[in-house]
Amino acid sequence: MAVEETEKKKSKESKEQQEIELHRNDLGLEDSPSSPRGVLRIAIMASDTDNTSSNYSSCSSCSSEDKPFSNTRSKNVSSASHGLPWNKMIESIKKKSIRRFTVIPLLASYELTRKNLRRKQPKLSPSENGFSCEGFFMAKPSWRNFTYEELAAATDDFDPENMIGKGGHAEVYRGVLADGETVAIKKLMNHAKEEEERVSDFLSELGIIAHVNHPNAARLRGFSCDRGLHFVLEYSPHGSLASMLFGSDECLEWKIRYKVALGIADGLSYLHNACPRRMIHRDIKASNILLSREYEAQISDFGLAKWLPENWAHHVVFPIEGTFGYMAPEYFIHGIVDEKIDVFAFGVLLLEIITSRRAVDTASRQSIVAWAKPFLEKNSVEDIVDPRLGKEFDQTEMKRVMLTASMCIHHIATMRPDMTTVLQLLRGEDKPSELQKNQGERAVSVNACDLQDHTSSSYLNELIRHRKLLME
Ligand SMILES: Nc1ncnc2c1ncn2[C@@H]1O[C@H](COP(=O)(O)OP(=O)(O)OP(=O)(O)O)[C@@H](O)[C@H]1O
Repeated sequence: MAVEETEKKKSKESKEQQEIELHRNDLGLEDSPSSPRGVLRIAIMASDTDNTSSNYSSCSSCSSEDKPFSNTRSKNVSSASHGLPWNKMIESIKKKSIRRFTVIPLLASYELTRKNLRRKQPKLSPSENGFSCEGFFMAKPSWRNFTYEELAAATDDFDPENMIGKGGHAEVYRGVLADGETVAIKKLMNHAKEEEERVSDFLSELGIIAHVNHPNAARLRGFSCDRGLHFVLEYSPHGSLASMLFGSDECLEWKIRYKVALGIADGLSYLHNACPRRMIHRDIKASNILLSREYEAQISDFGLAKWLPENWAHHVVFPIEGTFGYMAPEYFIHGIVDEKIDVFAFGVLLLEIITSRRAVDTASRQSIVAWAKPFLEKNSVEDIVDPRLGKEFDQTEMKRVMLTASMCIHHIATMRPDMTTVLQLLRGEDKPSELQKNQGERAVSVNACDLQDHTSSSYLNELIRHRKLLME
């Protein structure tokens, strides 16, 4: 009996292992150059070649030898946690991170075998300026590995005076590097998560942010694993959109608000459609939108971002992480993740931009969506607009933003426009036939939340209504 049980357990474990292996491959989590971790490895190689002075353990993660996680020549690297070898660290976190990634392959025809997946992986051959990736060229990363001493020198030993932000997972410091560049140094906090999990999250976020290359997404300058985990990011002098909308007595002028809205839409459209891999941000909110010197919006904090395989309509995740008030119903009820959850969050963000009200009102606990819906239905600008703006806004732009918001916050995912359409709506370039075509191009998400039948004609009717309201 006991032997039988052990055999059963073994076979279950081996099945589970096979499943994990399959999902790992499907998701590109194999140690391929296009996976988040793969990117990290490439970047290490690349940054190593032009950054020999930083004495990073040469291609430590690619080597079969166990090499130290942090800078080996650093005097201060001594604790066990800092000395953990890359290989062991990465191997040990793989299984864990994959287990957390609950995936439901929805398409019966989705049969990506390991073999054809491998064929799809770009073959990388390092060259002087970058990597040729079968048909496209990846520029050599401009970012590098920093020592703790460099970060400490930049921030006056992480002086609290230099702290410019604090989120749930990190403290962010302003720092000036030796070459004079001002950067933001995001120091991940030690609390809450176990080390393996923190390292896993760090590597995923690093891999993702390293892929992203768009004027409306935060730019990585480098990272450091020396005495803690750090991201070094381009500094955004105006801080976050949240601080501009809710934390300042000054009223943010409409021109900037509109520019920011367009920038976020452009950045999201890039993440969903033009990024090397289809990416869902999962935590679009005002405090994750940073503002450059010219008030260019920069989408930041890729801590929850997920790759999504091209042929999958969506996947299901657990646990459900994100920010209350911005979460689409199908996500917080069922954990369903696809582009449309970012579209919903963007709709909430548009409402915040229009009103300067928070996604959830702290006193009344009312969501901005519930509050705004009746006004959006009436197309009533004066009821909804931030009263501090007075009449200082462009009526047409305001109506476009309102109507786009109302479409983005639709409770049925398939009725929300995609980000390409959103951009067209915001710019006033919408032509129903064009929009309908765009909508049909992407796989339609399955909506497990609502059993109503939503055809493309009801979507078209929404667009027609939209146009009519704009003409009013
Ligand atoms: N590059 C930057 N330039 C200027 N300020 C920044 C920068 N990055 C972050 N900040 C500030 O630090 C705050 C916290 O950063 P961030 O959201 O990345 O931390 P987090 O712990 O990941 O947050 P969350 O609680 O959403 O997980 C931001 O809201 C912003 O005010």
